[in-house]
Amino acid sequence: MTTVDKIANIEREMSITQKNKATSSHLGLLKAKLAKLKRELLTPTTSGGGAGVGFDVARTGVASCGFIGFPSVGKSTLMSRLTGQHSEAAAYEFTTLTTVPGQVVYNGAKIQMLDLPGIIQGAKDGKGRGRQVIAVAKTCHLIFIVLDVNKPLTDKRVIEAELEGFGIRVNKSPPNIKITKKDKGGISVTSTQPLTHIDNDEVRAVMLEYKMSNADIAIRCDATVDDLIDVIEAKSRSYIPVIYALNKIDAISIEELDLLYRIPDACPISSEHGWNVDELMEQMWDKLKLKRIYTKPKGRMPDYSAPVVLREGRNTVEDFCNAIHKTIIEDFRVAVVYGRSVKHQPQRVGLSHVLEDEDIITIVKK
Ligand SMILES: Nc1nc2c(ncn2[C@@H]2O[C@H](COP(=O)(O)OP(=O)(O)OP(=O)(O)O)[C@@H](O)[C@H]2O)c(=O)[nH]1
Ligand SMILES: [K+]
Ligand SMILES: [Mg+2]
Repeated sequence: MTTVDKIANIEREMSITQKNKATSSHLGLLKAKLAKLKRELLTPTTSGGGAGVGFDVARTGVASCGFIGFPSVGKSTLMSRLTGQHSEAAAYEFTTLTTVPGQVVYNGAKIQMLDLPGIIQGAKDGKGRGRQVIAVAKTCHLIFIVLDVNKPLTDKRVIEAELEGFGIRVNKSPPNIKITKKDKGGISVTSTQPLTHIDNDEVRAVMLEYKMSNADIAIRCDATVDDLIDVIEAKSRSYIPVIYALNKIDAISIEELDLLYRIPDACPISSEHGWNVDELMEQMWDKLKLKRIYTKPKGRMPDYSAPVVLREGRNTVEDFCNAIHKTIIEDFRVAVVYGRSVKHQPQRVGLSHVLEDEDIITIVKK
């Protein structure tokens, strides 16, 4: 039996198993088995070239954004509009056959844009070039899911399911569950709030499927079985912000447009006419949570023209120093910071201090 067959069998069994108290731990076990098989399917083999062979490109800039969507929704038209980098666009499907990189400079930050080939339903299971395409998207800091507003919005669900099946978690943060392995003592579960989706038996069933029979599990959210599996499978999960670019609004009525504005994380645009692409870029900026850090040479005005841009989670004073030059750390004595990250203006801080957007910094050397 192939992995795909095994997955189909488990999905069939799950679909005919009623969810109730008696079956819940069995369902938990099935979900864990399913997650393991899916990981197996998606792990690149040397021969299969799963992870973007021939599709990945050199990464430039502070962040990369990928365009994902069905064929001919206007990904390449959007890419060319935003970056000025021409990516072939045409009325036939699968015009784009490989990754086409471009660049946008926004608020002083260089952001790489990756135009990708169209995907089709079943891409995560290896249909078309979908797996390679989604593998590239999985390494991006933001994904634009491009949708054609003339097509049914069920397409949105289909694409989300494709990404989810590949371990991408859309507009989500990692579940607040901490698993600490032990040598003995069995499974102990503690939670800071009532758990309405799982019980201890389900947690045990999942843990045993992963051969973890001794562990402390601290749950600090109303977790589901899927959340628990995501934490166990953390290495193969990517939590990526997504913006739905609802393209071709030039082809619909004002009334239809009003409805589109109710969709969360969406931005109605027309790539062809350049309508509302400013809004799209603003939303991108908000979701990327980049930090512009201005350097102030001692006794002079800050240089506002060329910020050092850092990504969230990599925005300490040490990250700032390393972004300028590897050797700065060696001579570092203290940093003097003005801005949102400090209480006193200015404040002297060390290497581990976390900087915020638009902070101003002076590095004092030894
Ligand atoms: N009306 C309208 N048509 C558009 C818009 N954007 C793109 N198109 C048209 O849609 C068709 C497909 O555009 P592409 O940019 O090639 O689409 P794609 O998603 O890159 O397609 P593939 O690379 O084949 O997956 C072309 O005929 C474009 O002219 C838009 O905003 N409005
Ligand atoms: K096309
Ligand atoms: Mg294209």
